[in-house]
Amino acid sequence: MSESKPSGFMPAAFRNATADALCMVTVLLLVALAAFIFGGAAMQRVVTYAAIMLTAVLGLQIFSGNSGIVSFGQAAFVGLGAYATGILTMPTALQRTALRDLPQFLAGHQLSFFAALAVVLILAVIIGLLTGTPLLRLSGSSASIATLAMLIIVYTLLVAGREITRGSQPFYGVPREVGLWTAATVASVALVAARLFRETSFGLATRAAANDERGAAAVGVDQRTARLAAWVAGVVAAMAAGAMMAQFLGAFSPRDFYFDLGFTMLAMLIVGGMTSSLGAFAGVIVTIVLVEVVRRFEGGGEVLGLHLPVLFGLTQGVLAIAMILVIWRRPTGLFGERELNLLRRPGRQAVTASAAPPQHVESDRLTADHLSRRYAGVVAVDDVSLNFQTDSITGIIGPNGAGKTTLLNMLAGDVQPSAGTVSVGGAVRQASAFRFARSGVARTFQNIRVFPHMTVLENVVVAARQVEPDLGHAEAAAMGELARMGLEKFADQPAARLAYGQRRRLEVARALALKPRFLLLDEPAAGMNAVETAELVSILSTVRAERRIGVVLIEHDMRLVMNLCERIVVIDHGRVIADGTPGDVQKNPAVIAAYLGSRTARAKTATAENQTA
Ligand SMILES: Nc1ncnc2c1ncn2[C@@H]1O[C@H](COP(=O)(O)OP(=O)(O)OP(=O)(O)O)[C@@H](O)[C@H]1O
Repeated sequence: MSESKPSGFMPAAFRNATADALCMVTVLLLVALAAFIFGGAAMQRVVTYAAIMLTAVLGLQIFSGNSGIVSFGQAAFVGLGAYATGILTMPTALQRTALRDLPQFLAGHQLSFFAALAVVLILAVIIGLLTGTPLLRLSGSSASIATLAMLIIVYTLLVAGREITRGSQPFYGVPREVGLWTAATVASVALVAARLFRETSFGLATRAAANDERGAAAVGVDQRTARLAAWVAGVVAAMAAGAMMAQFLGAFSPRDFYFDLGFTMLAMLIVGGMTSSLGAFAGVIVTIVLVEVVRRFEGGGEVLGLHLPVLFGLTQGVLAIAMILVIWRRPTGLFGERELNLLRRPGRQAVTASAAPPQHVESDRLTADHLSRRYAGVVAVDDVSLNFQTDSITGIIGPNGAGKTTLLNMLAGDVQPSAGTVSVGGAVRQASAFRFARSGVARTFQNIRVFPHMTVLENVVVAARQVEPDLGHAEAAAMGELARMGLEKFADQPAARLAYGQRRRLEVARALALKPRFLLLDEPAAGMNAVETAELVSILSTVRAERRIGVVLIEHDMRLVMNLCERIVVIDHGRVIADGTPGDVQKNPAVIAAYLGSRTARAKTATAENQTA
């Protein structure tokens, strides 16, 4: 079989993303043009402000939308960008009076806006790396709370650093060079960046980890690095927005970059839809229009003959209500998880799977050496030593709770052994699921761990990119794996829509896309009907023959095990009680006793339960 070459000068995913981004940029520029031609100064200021906020919100989307970690701290980076730009662009004469105590190394420079922006962007990368490295050791809500702490820390520093920031006094005298077209241009760049980021290997990896951390690690995703890239990109966008905000406002204080701004940004993103750049784009437009309408009533006045009192904070209140309504009616935001996907074609042409030799030639042996694993008094695996070769299929069987999954988890680097070691290709490896995957050990899970909110194709591309850095080739290889599993017609559907048996096959396709030397399958036929199981057996036999990989599978379906495996390892109470051909194992008295024993125990329990009932 031959691998089809990707067509076009750009991978399909990037072509689609670029078309989406250009469409949104066109809308933004048309709005700016309309404000420029037909709008007065006030309207142009509203659109300029909207473009600045869009840049900041897209930064938030790049991190939070892809990683699933809500960041409350993004406003802090807008503030840092604003203050840095303020200092760098303030006229030197004014600096001498407004910032009398400015440290020598910062004093006396007056840069143009774009020169200052370049400095701010470099600074943003450094700040992003310094803050993201410790922060992303945490995940989920702990990471979110840490971003909140970051907001408070930056606010406190801005207030405390009086020599540089004038403390809580207004920071004034910043030239107002940022207008409609500068803001629209920077926001356009941010739109393209946010839309394309989703499709980069970092974007795919971050989304995969947000969908399922263990599943992502099993396909070689180093989630910390991927999340760090998303974080840094988010900080860069936030600080760029801050740079524009400084020159848009001309004067500001730390309070302008605190909870209110953080809340407004989050509300904009949540209203539109967190997980897509389209959501961020639409969220900013919808909320800015809403806020502009509501603002007219904040100062009180007459509406349809009714006298309205002055209502301070009305805009924030309405924004909060809008956010609650959206979360209630459409938890994924007005635009849900959808991008525009202008060039995504349903029913893509299937391509044949690659028969290319596996990448990890060195890892021709997978060895468990005196492996044990204890869980608070339970010995799940007890001193197991096994050797698996490539070009073989081994079945691991045993009664429920015998320790099979725990053993497989250790062989996949997913569980740290209490004692003993696992080596791949003769080299002992520390438990690390993503490193094991990258060294040629792929796996599936007993409880399926596909990425439900990514498309079927993306599920497999995440894995394919670990061995094929070129996205176009990775897409072609992924389509090949899907075609092998009969899933190519679902390529552009979210994996959540697949039926149970199809999801199991998707997990196998995803594992195979890693071009592994070893494929570890935990009950691959569970929940499949007889026809599906027969198909799976045939696929696994073919794959093993074509790629000469070592398959190790746990299975309760004895017919499948006896048909497919040439070696069977039997585990009971965490120990290997038999290891041989299917014929030998079936006759082994210890195996018969273990299985009969567990059946007798089950029968006794059932009888006891019936009697009690
Ligand atoms: N994370 C865990 N924490 C505590 N105990 C665990 C954990 N994982 C497994 N165990 C225990 O270790 C023993 C072996 O479990 P394991 O899941 O490996 O067995 P198994 O042979 O795969 O079972 P089954 O065929 O039912 O899937 C069981 O007693 C189980 O309760």
